[in-house]
Amino acid sequence: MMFQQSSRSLLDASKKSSSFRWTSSVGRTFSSRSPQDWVTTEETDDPSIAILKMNRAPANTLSLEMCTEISKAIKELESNKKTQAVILTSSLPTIFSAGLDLTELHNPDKDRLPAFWGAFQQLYFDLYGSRLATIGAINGHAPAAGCMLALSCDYRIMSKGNIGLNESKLGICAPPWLGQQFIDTIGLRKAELALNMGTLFDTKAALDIGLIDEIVGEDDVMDVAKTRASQWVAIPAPARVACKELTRGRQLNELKENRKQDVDHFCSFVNQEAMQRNLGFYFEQLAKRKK
Ligand SMILES: CCCCC/C=C\CCC/C=C/CC(=O)SCCNC(=O)CCNC(=O)[C@H](O)C(C)(C)COP(=O)(O)OP(=O)(O)OC[C@H]1O[C@@H](n2cnc3c(N)ncnc32)[C@H](O)[C@@H]1OP(=O)(O)O
Repeated sequence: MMFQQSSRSLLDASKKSSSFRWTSSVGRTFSSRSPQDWVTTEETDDPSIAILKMNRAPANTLSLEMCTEISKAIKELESNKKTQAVILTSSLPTIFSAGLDLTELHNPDKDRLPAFWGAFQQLYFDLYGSRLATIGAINGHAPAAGCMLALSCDYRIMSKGNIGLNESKLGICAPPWLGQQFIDTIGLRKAELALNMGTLFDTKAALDIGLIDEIVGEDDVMDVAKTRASQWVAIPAPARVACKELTRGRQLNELKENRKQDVDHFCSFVNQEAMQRNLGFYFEQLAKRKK
């Protein structure tokens, strides 16, 4: 790992509190399969390129366990010296990732909440700072923390869906480090407008503002992703890693140094009554939308 971070205590806490099936505060029951199945890795015909697939139906939301599983998969891939690139994608038909699992935020378990945020921070460290070349094969919606997964990749191709940081629509603001990732990618003014309005961009608009690098046809996603991965792998690894350190090292270190404050800030923010009201309202809208 290039930007290895220590998070033992938080991740240990996450294991203790892991629950794989639960009913949310609005009465919906979540994922039936065990977290071990939520993330799978596959080889490709090129031994230097692997695929990491998110399989947590219905929306690949990032719960504590989901964050931990993705982090674990990245670390396992990195531990194989032959592996130089990973393609991050979703096995769901229309959703890349719907972002943070809102059941973690709404009426949260007070002990679990800090561990959850610690696991999300760790996922950012592991993906954004990976020694691997990371290709985001975004094959569906990627709002909020789903967009963070995409932004953490080195190269982003997208076939369909919407992408962006829509947190303001939930009555919240993206955490500073995620906001910074967005600003660093598309520039301050565009980010300012999009963050305030909670804009979700379709593929064309996302390409226009530089949020993604390429639009690809639905049937071509994996082929294009492999081609791009090969191009990244062709660059000598020390150069790739040094470039990543140059462009991402400062942001990663900043959060590393402020990790505890960031967890405390998040927890006190989420526990506010007004915040809980907004989340409850948003959640109800989400459920009603379908009906
Ligand atoms: C001042 C400084 C402040 C610092 C603050 C610090 C911290 C606060 C930071 C908080 C950060 C938040 C980041 C986030 O990621 S918040 C999550 C944001 N995500 C969303 O808003 C996405 C919501 N989902 C959707 O819009 C849609 O689901 C969709 C992705 C467009 C897909 O639509 P569709 O294909 O129609 O699928 P459904 O809507 O039917 O969804 C299927 C299923 O999944 C449930 N679901 C979807 N998203 C979430 C989610 N994020 N969490 C939990 N559950 C989700 C949805 O309700 C459906 O469930 P049912 O089948 O049971 O109805």
